[in-house]
Amino acid sequence: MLRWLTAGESHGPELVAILEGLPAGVEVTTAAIDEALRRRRLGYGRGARMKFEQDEVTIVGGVRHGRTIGSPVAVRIGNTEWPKWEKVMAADPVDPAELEGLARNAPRSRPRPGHADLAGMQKYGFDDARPVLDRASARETAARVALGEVARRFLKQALGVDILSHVTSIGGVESPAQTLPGPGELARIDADPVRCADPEGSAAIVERIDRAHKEGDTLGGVVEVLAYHLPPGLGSYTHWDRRLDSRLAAALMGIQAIKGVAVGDGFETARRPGSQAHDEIAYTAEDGVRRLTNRAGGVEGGMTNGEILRVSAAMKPISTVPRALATIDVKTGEEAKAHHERSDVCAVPAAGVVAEAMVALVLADAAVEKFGGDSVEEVARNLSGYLSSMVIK
Ligand SMILES: Cc1cc2nc3c(=O)[nH]c(=O)nc-3n(C[C@H](O)[C@H](O)[C@H](O)COP(=O)(O)O)c2cc1C
Ligand SMILES: C=C(O[C@@H]1CC(C(=O)O)=C[C@@H](OP(=O)(O)O)[C@H]1O)C(=O)O
Repeated sequence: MLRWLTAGESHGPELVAILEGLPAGVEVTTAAIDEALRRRRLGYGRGARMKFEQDEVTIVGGVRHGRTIGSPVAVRIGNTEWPKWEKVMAADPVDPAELEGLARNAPRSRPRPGHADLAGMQKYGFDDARPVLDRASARETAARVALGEVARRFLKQALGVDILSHVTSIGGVESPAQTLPGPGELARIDADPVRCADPEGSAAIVERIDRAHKEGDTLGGVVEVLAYHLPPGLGSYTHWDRRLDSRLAAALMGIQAIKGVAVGDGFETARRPGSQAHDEIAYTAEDGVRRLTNRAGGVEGGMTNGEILRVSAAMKPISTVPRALATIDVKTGEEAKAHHERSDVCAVPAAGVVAEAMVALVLADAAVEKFGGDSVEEVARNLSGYLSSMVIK
């Protein structure tokens, strides 16, 4: 079993992340995690903070000379903005005189509709949204992407799995992509300003983001994650919480602002008759057992079926809307406009990179569960034994 945890606030000194249960021998370096975090900062429509803040990665446990050693992998990601927030977010008490007149410390009393502000203040008994929004913020996804990169490397080295994501729509403008991108196309997708698989559609999406920006509005959209070269049999039908689709949905829903998850054709499948909803099975001596289509997205009965895994996640529009939405001031109960200083107009391309990380973590967990093993070599050996002893293949 793999376990992962993150801690840290958006304007705190750093984020910390721990991944426990990973076999030894996974090749991973600080530079590799840096590169994963660079990808998370990509995408047209992100706000000012992405430009001036850096991610400072330190691996503090579980890796020696570029390889995991079987102990928990621990990563710290420094927030370079910390000096500006040191007093506001200090762990230890601060002399009230030092906080007096500090604009950054002004209580956030006008909760933003759609963000965690109001329900978080009610739940934890705060009269200021600061402690809520600072942890609810998607800054935390940097920690998950760091761990996801370690999981992705394990999957590639032990099982030969490739994972990528692409944006399929933003603000209702669809990417025209008709065919799935191939496993080697990640760099090409990353080079697109909105991370679309078909660059033909990007200009219209960029235009849509520009219009939202001009109108003081924000946008959401949909991303699709694909995982190639998975063996059949990860996950299980035997219990609800062993089902791979259930685990993937929970992990993707756990990303800030994700409001829908589809496996394969998802909701579209519900509109079709059974004759056009499923993937007929065929056999050839060359390819062995195959599905003629992949509407199910590579999962049947809560298990991978050997086809490409295909899951999508729908992100709602950013809730810090510049054209501020109506709210109340919790100090007075009076009508007010919600807080807005800066925010992303659209973070869908970045959400795709986060979604890849979550899929990688879930698949790595399922692979460790299925194949066991304390080193990458042992997992690979167990996989190879499983594949060669399969009766139907
Ligand atoms: C990559 C990424 C970037 C985000 N950037 C912002 C942002 O700049 N402003 C904002 O209000 N929400 C942003 N969000 C969404 C909020 O974090 C999210 O809406 C909030 O935590 C409330 O959670 P919920 O939407 O899941 O209910 C972002 C989400 C992601 C995944
Ligand atoms: C910092 C990141 O994303 C942040 C996520 C976020 C939110 O409310 O989720 C709000 C913004 O932060 P701020 O309000 O400080 O400008 C984003 O910049 C990041 O992704 O690294």
